[in-house]
Amino acid sequence: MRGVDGDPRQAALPAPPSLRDLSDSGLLALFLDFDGTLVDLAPGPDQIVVPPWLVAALNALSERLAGRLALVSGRAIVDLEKHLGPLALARAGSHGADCRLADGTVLGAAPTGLSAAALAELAAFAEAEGFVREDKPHGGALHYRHDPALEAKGLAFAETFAARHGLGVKRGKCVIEFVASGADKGWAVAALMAERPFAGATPVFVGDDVTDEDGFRAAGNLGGFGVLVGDRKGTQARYGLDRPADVYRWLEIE
Ligand SMILES: O=P(O)(O)OC[C@H]1O[C@H](O[C@H]2O[C@H](CO)[C@@H](O)[C@H](O)[C@H]2O)[C@H](O)[C@@H](O)[C@@H]1O
Repeated sequence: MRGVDGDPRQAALPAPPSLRDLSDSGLLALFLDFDGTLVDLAPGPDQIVVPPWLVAALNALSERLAGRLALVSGRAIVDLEKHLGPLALARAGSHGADCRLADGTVLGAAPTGLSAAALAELAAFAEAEGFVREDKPHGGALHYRHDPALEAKGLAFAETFAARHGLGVKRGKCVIEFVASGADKGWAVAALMAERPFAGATPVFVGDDVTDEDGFRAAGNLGGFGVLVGDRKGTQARYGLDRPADVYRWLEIE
């Protein structure tokens, strides 16, 4: 937990107010990142361990908030559902490019995938340079958790590759991702907040990664705030929690 004596991070962001206090002071809307926030990071995308009680707990929490809970992930929704089962929650996948209300209503334009030429070039680069490639329905990712020294080579490739194919680049933890230009988690927060049951509530975005900064900013612009999981310099989050286990405790779902 934060502030434990001897913890080098004790000067980090303070823990957020309790959910009870936040709910007592007005309507609360929760936007939750997935990897690194609701599940611990793992060596590869399919090696995460999802606690068996997590989905039921999130459904119960969403009910407690009258539906004002959304998952907002870099993963595609179909990938989230591979790990969580069919979702009856509001959700945004593919870094905000695919945004849906709990009943499945799509907000914004339907997300697009990478062109065949872009996919082929990405695959060839990954294979030649030793990246682990993640094919995604609305993008593609180069993972280098197994060899962090690959980062510089990946970034140099990303710059020209994204420009040639008109794509956006998302940085993450040991990953460089390519998505349609313009997609971000902040857009998804704003889109959901314009709809019932979110409209009029105070948004709180909880996330651990650099792409979650867009969510923190959007929550702040709409009168709420961000909660950073873990550490990062220069974050726009107002509060912090150390790890997913602390997120569970704060959400009172453990
Ligand atoms: O926005 P998120 O829900 O946090 O998703 C971001 C990316 O998460 C996944 O990659 C990250 O988690 C992996 C599993 O722990 C880890 O091996 C990898 O190093 C991390 O970058 C996922 O694979 C990506 O598609 C998501 O965009």
